[in-house]
Order: sequence, then C-alpha cells, then structure tokens
Amino acid sequence: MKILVADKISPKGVEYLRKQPGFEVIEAYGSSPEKVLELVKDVHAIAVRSETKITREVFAAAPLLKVVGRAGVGVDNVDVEAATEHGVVVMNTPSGNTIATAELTFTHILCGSRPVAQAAASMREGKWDRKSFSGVELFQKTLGIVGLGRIGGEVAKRAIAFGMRVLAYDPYLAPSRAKAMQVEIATLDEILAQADYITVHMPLTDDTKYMIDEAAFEKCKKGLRIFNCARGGIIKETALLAALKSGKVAAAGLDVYEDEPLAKDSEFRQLPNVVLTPHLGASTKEAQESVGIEIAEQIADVLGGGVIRNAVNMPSIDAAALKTLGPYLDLGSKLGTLVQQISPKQIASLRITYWGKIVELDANSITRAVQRGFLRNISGEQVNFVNAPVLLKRLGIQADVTKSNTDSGYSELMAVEAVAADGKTYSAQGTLIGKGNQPRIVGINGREVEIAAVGKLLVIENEDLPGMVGTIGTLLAKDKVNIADMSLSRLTPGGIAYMLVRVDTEPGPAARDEIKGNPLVKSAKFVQL
Ligand SMILES: NC(=O)c1ccc[n+]([C@@H]2O[C@H](COP(=O)([O-])OP(=O)(O)OC[C@H]3O[C@@H](n4cnc5c(N)ncnc54)[C@H](O)[C@@H]3O)[C@@H](O)[C@H]2O)c1
Ligand SMILES: O=C(O)[C@H](O)COP(=O)(O)O
Repeated sequence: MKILVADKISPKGVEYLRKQPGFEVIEAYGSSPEKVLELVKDVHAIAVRSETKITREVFAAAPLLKVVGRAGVGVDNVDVEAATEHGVVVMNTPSGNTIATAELTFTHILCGSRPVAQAAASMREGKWDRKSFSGVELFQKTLGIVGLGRIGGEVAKRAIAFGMRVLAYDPYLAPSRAKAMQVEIATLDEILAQADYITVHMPLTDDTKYMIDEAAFEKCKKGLRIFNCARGGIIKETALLAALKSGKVAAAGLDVYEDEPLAKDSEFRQLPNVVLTPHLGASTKEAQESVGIEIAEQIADVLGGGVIRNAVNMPSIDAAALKTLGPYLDLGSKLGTLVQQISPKQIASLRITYWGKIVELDANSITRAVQRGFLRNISGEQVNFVNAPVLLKRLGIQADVTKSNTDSGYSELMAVEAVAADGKTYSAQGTLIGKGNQPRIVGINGREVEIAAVGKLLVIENEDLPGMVGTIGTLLAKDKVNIADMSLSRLTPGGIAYMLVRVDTEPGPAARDEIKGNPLVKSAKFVQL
C-alpha cells in the first residue's frame, strides 16, 4: 500500500505509517498541482494539512485511492463531493488542535487589547516609547463568541477566567451546553450590538460566508475589537478594512484569510492596529504531534480494513459501535441485495423502514449498508459505504427512510422495499435471531416466510397445488443441487404461494429453465446473498 504524505505532518505520524507492514510512504511537500496528479497515480492514501489541494482531478487520477486524511480540522482543501462520488473516505482529526487554536485566539485577543506586537517591533528599532502603546483591559468587557464548538468553547473558558462577560451565538448548540459553559446565549444582532470583542469559530459555509459584513459592522459599538482564527471569509475583508480605517473597529487579529497566502501588498499589512499571523492556529508542537499521529493511525486503520473514525463523508463507526451495529449492517446489506435481485432493473425509489430496537441505533450506517447491498450487483466494486447514497441518486432512485414506532410483532425489524415506476413494490423484511444475532428473512413481497438470510436462495412464486415441493425438489436433485432449508408461504389455500429454497450450490441454467418452464410456476429467481 502506498501512502503519499503531501503536506508536512509530524515525523512521529510519518514514522507510524512507515512501520506498518506492507506500507510504502512517499513524502512530497509543496508539490505543484501537476506533480500531485502524477504522484497519486498508484497511491492508496493521501495525508494532508491545509496546503495541498485534493481536487476532483486528483480523485480522477487516483484509481486506487481509498482515503484522504487531513491532519487538522478544516477540509476546505479537499473536494469532499468528488471524494464521495469516487468512494474515497475523507477523514480529519477534529480535536487534536483545539487547545492550540483556542490559545492562539486568546493571544490575539490579548494582543488586540495590549499592543505587545507593535511595542516589541518598536523596541527592535531601538526605541523606548512608553506613550504610543497604551491598551485596554479585558476585565468586565463583553466578548461575543460566534460558533461555540470545540474551539469557541475553550476560548469561552479562558475569557471567563479573565473576568469577561461571554455572549455566544450558535444556532446548532443545545442551550444546556451553553449553560454548562457559563455563557449567555444571544442572537447575532445582540452580540453585534453589545460586544466589545468578537471572535468567530465556525467553518466557512454558504451560511457563514461574509457573516460579518458592512451591515454587521454598522450594528457594532465603536471601538470593537475583532478576531478570526477560524476561516478567512467569515469576516468580509473589505468591510473589515473599511471599519478599521473609519475607527469603528479599534483592533483586529487575523490568522486566516480569504486568499492564502495573504497577498504581499494586502492593506492589512500596513494597518498599525492589526496583528496578523500566517495561519498558525494549529502550529504547536503538541497539536502537530497529536494530529499527525492521529491521522496516521486513522489511515492505517482504514487501509487495514479496520474501523473508520472521524470520516467527514460517511458516518464514523468506531470499534464499540461496530460491535453493536455489525449484525444490523449485515442484515441490511443482505436485504438490500435480495430486494435488488427480485425487483425489475429500473426502480423509482428504495424505501427502508426500521422498527423496534433498530430505531435507537445509528440508522445512517445501516441505511448505507442496505443501499450498498442494493447496488452491489449494479455498481460492483465501485460502491461502498461512502458513495452508496450518491450512486443511488445518480441512478434517479429516491431514497426514503422511516423509523416506525408501531408494533411490528418483532423486537426489531427492517423492511426494504423497491418501488417500480408503475407503483408495484418488491420487498423483503428481516430480523436478527438467537444468541449469535443471525440474520433471518421473515417476509418477502408481503408474505410471511422464515429462512436464514445467507448463501444461495431460490425465490419461487407458484400455484399452491399438491406436489409442488416434490416437483421442485426433484428438478434440483436431477441437477445434484442439495436443499439446505425451505420456507413456504401462502395467503389462501390453492392461491399463489411463495417457496424460498436455500440451496448449497447454484442450479445450472438447464435446471433453472426447467423450474421457470413449469406451468405451475409463475416466477423463479435465483438470488445470491
Ligand atoms: N487557525 C487554524 O489554524 C485553525 C485550527 C483549527 C481549526 N480551525 C477552524 O476553526 C473553526 C472551528 O473549529 P472547531 O474545531 O471549533 O469546530 P466545531 O465543529 O467544534 O465548532 C464549530 C461550531 O460552529 C457552529 N456553527 C456552524 N454554523 C454556524 C453559524 N452559521 N453560526 C454560528 N455558529 C455556527 C457549530 O454549531 C459548531 O458548534 C473551523 O473553521 C476550523 O477549520 C482553524
Ligand atoms: O483546520 C485546521 O485544522 C487548521 O486550519 C490548521 O491547518 P494547518 O494544518 O494547515 O495548520
């Protein structure tokens, strides 16, 4: 397995990868986009920080690629949509650099209050100027934190320790978490109106881009101090420049920029009340070691077929969760593949319903297992947990999931239903039984059956007349096919019956034709689970 380390990560992380049996590590930092395309031709994994861009072209040029590991938080440099389409897991290390970034943010907040950087520069010039560098205190000032996640939360703790009043705006945050952190939940407008200091800690998304723009600065107090150690573009740079020049903003501290590296002639570099750092949030010895080792371990786990942690384009399943979910993933996959093999080639939607204990579990992973199972014979090796929803969408198949609280008669039940364009449905239901959580099929096309969801199955729809079981048994025996198990179902005596026959070997084409050709057989499908 070949791993490309495209940005400089901790040597301990690289060492960990090198030590894995069968791993070959290539370190190539600062490569041009053309060089990256060349390097990825035969790699199975790429490790990056925020510099190397893993574009759609890179995914197209890397047929063996399984995982992109980001030693850090933001995956802005990775085209996650293209990764998902190519079935590549993108993972990050979400908490390894939280403290480092919170501490840098707080350093900026302090430097925005006391002009330490400017005073140090004047000392370097040989001056002794005690008049120009007077500051303000943090004590009893109001800090507005926009985005109270991992880093925002750590900044809040430090601000409280400095005696600040902390307001926070985070529309996704549970009020109980804010309460536990001793911060006051506020609207963005309340923060803009009341804050002496504002710091932003969200990802850059369509919602957060230019969240602090000219109109926002209008609402702020004169003399605001503002900081961005999250992502360039959350604060609109042209609006900030204008606010700094007009005096509306007294000081700013920036670690991230709309375009990185920041242009040499950026006006920010000229303003005396701005402190700039070149995206250093995560640049501490501790944080780099932590994220470097973490991403190396995560990459090795994925390539070794182990657990997938911190994936941003699929639900993460850790070892403990996998132990619980494993049997359900297996059942889901089996039902998905069964339904695909008993339905017409083109279907309009794939519906999944969960009842009982399954409702409490990580339905997202189980749903992907069903979808992957359904697509197994359509998309082959190309389909995996990551891209199954995308591939379904591309086929024009609508995916619906329902968690039901009605009584299904089972302690846990899963139903998979393919709906054809004409509205006809093809379905299978399954549950787990026994100590070993064995997957069982308990329903097919609306009939109750009971058979192990494993191996090779004949699904036969026939007229319910005496001698049918014997006829099918004889035809299979003629082809030397041994029957392992069988389940029969009918709605009314003499009506249309279902026969599920589990066989040890696949019946040959002649035996299958003979079964299908029997005048009492309405349909017969051979299914491999
Ligand atoms: N400067 C650096 O070197 C550096 C280092 C690490 C992280 N970061 C960046 O810092 C940011 C925060 O990282 P984190 O680990 O705290 O992430 P996180 O996911 O823990 O927190 C982000 C928070 O933002 C909130 N949020 C999302 N949309 C929002 C909106 N529209 N308004 C208000 N809040 C919103 C979320 O609910 C969440 O609580 C990320 O952009 C990350 O890339 C920068
Ligand atoms: O998102 C992050 O983790 C930070 O922006 C750090 O980026 P870096 O690894 O390039 O320093």
